Amino acid sequence: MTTVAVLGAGKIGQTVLAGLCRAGWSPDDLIATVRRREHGEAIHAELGVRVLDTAAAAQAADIIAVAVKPQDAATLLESLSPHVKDGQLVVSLCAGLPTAFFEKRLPDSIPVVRAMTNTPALVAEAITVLSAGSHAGQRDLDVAEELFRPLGKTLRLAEHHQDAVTALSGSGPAYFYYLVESMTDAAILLGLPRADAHELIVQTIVGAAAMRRDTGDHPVSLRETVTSPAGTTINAVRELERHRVRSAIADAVEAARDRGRQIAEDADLAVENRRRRGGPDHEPAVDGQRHAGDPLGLRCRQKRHGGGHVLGLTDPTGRIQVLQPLQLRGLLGTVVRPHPSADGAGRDHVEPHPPGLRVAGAPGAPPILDGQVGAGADQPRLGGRIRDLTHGAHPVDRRDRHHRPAIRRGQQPLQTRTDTTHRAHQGRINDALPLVVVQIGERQSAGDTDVVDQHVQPPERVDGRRHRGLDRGTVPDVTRHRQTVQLPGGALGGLGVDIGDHDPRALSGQPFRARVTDAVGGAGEERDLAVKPSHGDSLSVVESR
Ligand SMILES: NC(=O)C1=CN([C@@H]2O[C@H](COP(=O)(O)OP(=O)(O)OC[C@H]3O[C@@H](n4cnc5c(N)ncnc54)[C@H](OP(=O)(O)O)[C@@H]3O)[C@@H](O)[C@H]2O)C=CC1
Ligand SMILES: O=C(O)[C@@H]1CCC=N1
Repeated sequence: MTTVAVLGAGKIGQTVLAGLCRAGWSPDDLIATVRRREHGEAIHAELGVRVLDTAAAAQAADIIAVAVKPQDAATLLESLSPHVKDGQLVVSLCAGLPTAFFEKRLPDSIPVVRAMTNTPALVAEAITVLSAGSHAGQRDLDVAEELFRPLGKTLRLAEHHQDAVTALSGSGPAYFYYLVESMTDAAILLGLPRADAHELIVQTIVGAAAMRRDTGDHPVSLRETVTSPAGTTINAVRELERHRVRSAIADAVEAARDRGRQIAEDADLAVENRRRRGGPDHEPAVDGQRHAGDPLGLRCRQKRHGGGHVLGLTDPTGRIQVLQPLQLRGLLGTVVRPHPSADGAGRDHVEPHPPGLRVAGAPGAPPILDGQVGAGADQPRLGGRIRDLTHGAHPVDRRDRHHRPAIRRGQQPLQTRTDTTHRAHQGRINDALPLVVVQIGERQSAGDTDVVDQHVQPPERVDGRRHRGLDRGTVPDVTRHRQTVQLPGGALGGLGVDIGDHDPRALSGQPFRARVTDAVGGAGEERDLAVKPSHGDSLSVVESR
């Protein structure tokens, strides 16, 4: 019999173990590892599986499933690697981390399969998507499939789909629970007893899912069957459209997908930071606030456009390293990007274009940083000297639009347009003017169909009161941007990177985009999702001298 060790038996690891036990696996063939002793005792008491340390678990197992948080994976692999031997299979359940991350840290030729499962594994209703790493073959996928099949369905997909899969089915159960919660609240509002409401909702969701699965009918057709002319359902649907629920779902799933990508970048960066520090193998806790007396505090702000521009010396993950005692309160950044035309011809194609970056001081003053980078490079680098950072506020916002000549893609002309957004922020510096090298990366993101003309939202004037208000408001993306940075001499500094949405409508809960949802094209597997690829920018200060 195959022996499986789940390294990091937390929520999903324990769910997998419990699901296997329920499916008839003997607890003798299952091993768990955890960090905390009492957690291990609880798992043993509940499931009867062995709880061992990493080395013993690795030695005893045929399949080693890694289910720690992505940020703990490098540390775990360090202690795991010496004990992995030929003939074993490593299965990663970690969101975001590519198989290459594991391969790099394991002995050569150890096969790695990336698996994204979900919590319904507990009741044999999971969907697990499997992707082979570069040393894994069909046989390894077969072995992994055997492990997950008792937990529900399995599917094999190329690894580049895994972040999307994670956003859809890995995180997916949470979306449906959110819907159940919301419908329960609605039922309470209508005066139904909670227990009855719960039964109605759960059975409706199960019934609807079974209809979709068993009839194979398109969701639009299934919905139309429920939607009587001048009836009740159409009134509800109209409200859902009015509140742009379809668009909110697209944004939510996209945000989850993006987070998966960031996790991989963050994991690599964390390892690199540890290596450079030569310090302990875990990140020290940071309170997220600027430490008293810390010479470094950095607040950059990012405006999220629909596939538009990111401003400020930060990237969407907040990965920032400034090796000078530098204090900024944001900068004026101008990022120039080509966008494919709205005619659909450039759907998945963006011509390489030399991006430019300009970090300006006060209006009319010489630029702080100015440069162009060469075309075609993956991670073009741009260097420039910060020449001037004037004190005080420079509230200037404007947007320019330039139509660029058509670019040929095969025989097909591609009209590209470049949006240039200017956003003024306060700049303040309390030490020598550093040379900052900025790295510009690109990432694909999705914007609403036909919203090219809205990519650049009318910018808001930078005004301290509003920003303080936004900081307190329910703006997403704020809390995850808390990091440590390395200061010269190996010291660690607290860095509070506060990324918020500058759009004043966020405060009043108004939707970000002005366009109504396209109700005609219902999303479904036979149709294209009502989004199109466009460019996002990724901007990070990576070095300074
Ligand atoms: N939750 C979900 O629905 C899904 C999660 N995933 C992925 O699974 C992974 C775990 O997520 P989740 O279960 O939610 O997180 P949890 O925090 O619940 O589980 C992680 C577990 O790893 C343990 N751990 C950390 N480091 C070590 C180590 N060095 N040795 C042994 N055990 C260790 C922790 O132990 P302790 O508690 O003792 O600190 C904890 O129990 C993530 O990578 C996530 O992306 C994938 C699909 C779905
Ligand atoms: O939220 C997460 O990161 C994990 C991955 C998929 C589901 N839960």
